[in-house]
Amino acid sequence: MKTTPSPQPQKTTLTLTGMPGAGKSTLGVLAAKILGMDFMDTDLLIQSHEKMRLSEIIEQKGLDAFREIEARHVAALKVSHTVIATGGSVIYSEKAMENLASQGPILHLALSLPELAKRLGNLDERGVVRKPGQSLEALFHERMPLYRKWADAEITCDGLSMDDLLCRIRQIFPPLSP
Ligand SMILES: Nc1ncnc2c1ncn2[C@@H]1O[C@H](COP(=O)(O)OP(=O)(O)OP(=O)(O)O)[C@@H](O)[C@H]1O
Ligand SMILES: O=C(O)C1=C[C@@H](O)[C@@H](O)[C@H](O)C1
Ligand SMILES: [Mg+2]
Repeated sequence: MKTTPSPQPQKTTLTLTGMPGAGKSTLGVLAAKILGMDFMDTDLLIQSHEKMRLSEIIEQKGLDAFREIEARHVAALKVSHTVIATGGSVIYSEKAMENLASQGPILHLALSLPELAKRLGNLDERGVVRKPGQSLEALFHERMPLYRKWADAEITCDGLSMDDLLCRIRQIFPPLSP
């Protein structure tokens, strides 16, 4: 029997989740800068590993294949001292989310449905993972409980500037600050 507890892996990442257009990539890189952390965008990681643009993966292989590829890459991701901007659809993969949660807190960037509709414009032009014909409203209601299930904290981003959001992040996650 062990006499000393095995060291727990340190939780040093901050993962941003949320609907497409919520601001994960834009805010993530700025948050990394003010927190003195590295930055990773899992959409870019997938593109780099697959040597294809996300839009090409979706067009050529389909949305289900994209979901599997995303789940595989994010489930295997191991980083430290990094702000991770995820793709909105990663929330469908339990394994990917477990992996992210094991490395640090998860912050859900929430946005109201009307604000999302304004930001996103035409969904067909944006490679969003959704069932054929599924409306933004239906997708929002499908995903919201999943984002909330995995989130350690949530910020509603409506009406908040990047500076406002960075202030909120510093308040919520002070131990991550350098
Ligand atoms: N707080 C904000 N106020 C106003 N516009 C914002 C804000 N945050 C992001 N945006 C704008 O919304 C758009 C989408 O942002 P971004 O690409 O960062 O979203 P995302 O969550 O990474 O989306 P995706 O899941 O598609 O990668 C960009 O044009 C960005 O400039
Ligand atoms: O929320 C989504 O369905 C997506 C968001 C993007 O970041 C990409 O990951 C992809 O276009 C799917
Ligand atoms: Mg993004």
